[in-house]
Amino acid sequence: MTDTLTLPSPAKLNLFLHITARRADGYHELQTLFQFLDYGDDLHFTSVPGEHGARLAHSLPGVSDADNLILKAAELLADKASGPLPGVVIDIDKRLPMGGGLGGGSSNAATTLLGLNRLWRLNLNIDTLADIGLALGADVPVFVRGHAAFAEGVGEQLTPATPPEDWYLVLKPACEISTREIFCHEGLTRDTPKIKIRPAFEGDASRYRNDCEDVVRKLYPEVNQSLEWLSQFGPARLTGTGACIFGRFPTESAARIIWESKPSGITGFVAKGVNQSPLHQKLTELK
Ligand SMILES: C[C@@](CO)(OP(=O)(O)O)[C@H](O)COP(=O)(O)OP(=O)(O)OC[C@H]1O[C@@H](n2ccc(N)nc2=O)[C@H](O)[C@@H]1O
Ligand SMILES: Nc1ncnc2c1ncn2[C@@H]1O[C@H](COP(=O)(O)OP(=O)(O)O)[C@@H](O)[C@H]1O
Repeated sequence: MTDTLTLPSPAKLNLFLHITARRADGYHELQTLFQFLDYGDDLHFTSVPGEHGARLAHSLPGVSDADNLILKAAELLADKASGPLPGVVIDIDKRLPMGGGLGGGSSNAATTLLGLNRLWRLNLNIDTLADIGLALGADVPVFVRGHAAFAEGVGEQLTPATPPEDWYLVLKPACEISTREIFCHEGLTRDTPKIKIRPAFEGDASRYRNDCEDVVRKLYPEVNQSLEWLSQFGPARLTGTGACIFGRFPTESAARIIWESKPSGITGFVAKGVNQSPLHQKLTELK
């Protein structure tokens, strides 16, 4: 009999995103508030007797296996082990749009680190896994740690936060946005004054902004139109560098009513904001 472990790989939202400085190496200092959604991809880890190490069940469209963050995470983890590792094939149910600002690739990497750490019985602690994750991307550590967080630096300095667990309508305008293009743009706001963080951020994040939004709206009319449409019903924001946008609602039914009336040609979903990652909820249940 083959063993399969299925683990969630949730989306994140940047409830706000301030750019406070540009570093000498070109990277930007951020202040952002991450919250997870109870919606995302699923990763299936199936043991393969007679094989060693991890492989993918299938490739993702437009991503070479060598660039796939799932395999990159598996390779970095394998470097920490001594001796041959049991064979595992990793299959993915991809629901999150790629390059949408929902952190799907980073979340896949984190789910792989936690999933293989368990299957390979490596017993690496969360700090070590978060360090490995940071080498793969600035958004990976928050998914490894699994608690909503206020982030500083390039996103790796995390302070746990407890924003309200509201419902969100997330829309994906029909365009692809490169993170690099937005951070390189000369019109980007890069000098937002730092705000004081509190250990438990319970304030209303919609008082704050996403500094990437003005540039993205100018470059991508699809995002501009979607934000104008969603703003009729309450505060609407870009997540990360886009292209996804979100509106906040007190109940699922309030979000679904607006979802039903969305303009044609836009995809998206309704999901609940959660302060504990669904990945960590599942791992706790399995213990
Ligand atoms: C903006 C955020 C906010 O959560 O999310 P996404 O929109 O990607 O989800 C992240 O900080 C994205 O981090 P990450 O996804 O690791 O970015 P990368 O692919 O490494 O960065 C692509 C390029 O963006 C620029 N970049 C990225 C992050 C940063 N803090 N400053 C930068 O200047 C750099 O030019 C880099 O080469
Ligand atoms: N497993 C993966 N899932 C999604 N994207 C991946 C994956 N591995 C590598 N990538 C690359 O990472 C890029 C960013 O993807 P993603 O994390 O989903 O978006 P974002 O950083 O905008 O939130 C994709 O465009 C893709 O080229």
